[in-house]
Parts: sequence; C-alpha cells; structure tokens
Amino acid sequence: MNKLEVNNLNLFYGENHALKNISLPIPAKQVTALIGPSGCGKSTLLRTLNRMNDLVAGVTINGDVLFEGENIYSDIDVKQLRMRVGMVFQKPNPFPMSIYDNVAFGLKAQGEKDQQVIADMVEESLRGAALWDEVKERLHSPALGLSGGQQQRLCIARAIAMQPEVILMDEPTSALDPIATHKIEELMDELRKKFTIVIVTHSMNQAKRISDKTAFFWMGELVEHADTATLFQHPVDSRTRGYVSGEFG
Ligand SMILES: Nc1ncnc2c1ncn2[C@@H]1O[C@H](COP(=O)(O)OP(=O)(O)OP(=O)(O)O)[C@@H](O)[C@H]1O
Repeated sequence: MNKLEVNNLNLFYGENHALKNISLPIPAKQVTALIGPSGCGKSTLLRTLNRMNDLVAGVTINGDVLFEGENIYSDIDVKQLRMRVGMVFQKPNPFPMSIYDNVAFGLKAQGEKDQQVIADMVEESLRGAALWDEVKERLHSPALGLSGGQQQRLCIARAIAMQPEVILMDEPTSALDPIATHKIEELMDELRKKFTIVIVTHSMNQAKRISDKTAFFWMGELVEHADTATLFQHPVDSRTRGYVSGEFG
C-alpha cells in the first residue's frame, strides 16, 4: 500500500483554485520530490498532507488524502496526524532554547518524564540527523548559536524525535550554502531507510540527486509524475519537457 494517496484533491484560497484535481500516490520509504515553477502549488500540496492548510483562513478543500488508507480529511485527531506526519520548513526555525531542549521539546510536551528516555531519544535523533558529533560537547548551548546548516539538521532531529512515519520538507536547503546543502542531501539517504519523505525543491538537480519519484506541477495541475530518472529523461508532456530542459520556469 502507498503510505499516502492523494485522490482528486482540489484546494481553493478564496476564489483562487490553487490545486486542481490532484491525484498522487506517495510510496512508503521513498523520497518523492515536488517540482515546478513558483506559484504552481507545491507548498500548498505539501501542507495538505498534514492538514497545515487548516490554519489558513478562507481555504476550501475537497477530495481525499489517504494516510495508510484512512482519509485525513475525515474526523480524525489532527494533533496525532501531525505527530505521524512531521514537517521541516524552508528556514531553519529552532526554538530559542538549548540544542538539547529543542530535540526534547516534543517528547516533554507529550508528557514524557523519564529523563533517561528523553536523553536517549535526544542522542538517537541527533545521530539520525547527522549532527551528534558536532554538538555532543555543547548540548546545553543555545541552538541559535549553531550555523544555518546545523540549525536545519537540528530541526530535522526535532522532527525525528517525534518518531514520525512521514517527513514533509519544504525547500529545506534553500537558505543553506552548498556544503550545508550537501550534508542534508547525504542525510536523505539515511532518512529514506526509516521514513517516507516528501520534499518541495526548486532545484531540479537536487530532485535528481535525492528523490525516487518526482511530480511536476504547473499552475495548480499535476502534469505528470514518474520515477525520477524517467521523468527527467523521458518526460511525456511538453510542459514537463520545457521545464526540465530549462527552457522555462
Ligand atoms: N496562505 C495563502 N493565502 C492565499 N493564497 C495563497 C496562500 N498560499 C499560497 N497561495 C496561492 O496559492 C498558489 C500556490 O502557491 P504555493 O505557495 O503553493 O506555490 P509553490 O509552487 O510552492 O510556490 P513557490 O515555489 O514560489 O514557493 C499561488 O497562487 C499562491 O499565491
């Protein structure tokens, strides 16, 4: 079964029909990249996968998003959903507290009181985000003292600590330099072993490097989706061909 399945999804911001009848399967333990020109609806679609658009006034949604077969737009526990489907944003957004407390935050909020359980999870999550070796001597220093790339890996660790099944990433490297970007891309290879990942990226090269599947969007439509190599080498639609060849977009 696909981890997530979007079926005939439409989303309107007021009158603006931002997602037009989207159907997209998202396989488990793979990286699915969402690409397309600015304003085509990539971030909007990403946010529908854990109902982050619920927080935007004036949004209307119809259609289904199935998470392991269950429609998340039915009467479900949204808090629980967001724990199972975590999110990493474009700009690293650590909380103004220590590195340790950033990662422990969610567990504590869930009511975990066993300090050893928390410490173990903090270490495991920081290791999982390839940050442990760089911060293990200064876990109690402010997170905002880390470099941008380290802050983004900290945000990934914070997401991992909630033991999600899916991680949504909205252009997670666009605020980072090439070396920090490379580190996050390397990390993706490890993350895909455990998690299902959906990533919005402006970089076609990044999509090629890190994703298994790619979906190409154009003005609110999903034009085509396929294995990444197929989509880039043998695009079917002329709009996809134009975009991946760099003709426009
Ligand atoms: N909160 C919002 N309220 C109203 N309209 C919005 C909102 N967010 C996005 N939109 C509109 O929905 C459409 C899709 O935007 P979205 O941000 O999903 O595109 P995108 O492909 O992620 O773009 P970018 O690559 O520039 O981030 C655009 O027309 C945008 O103006």
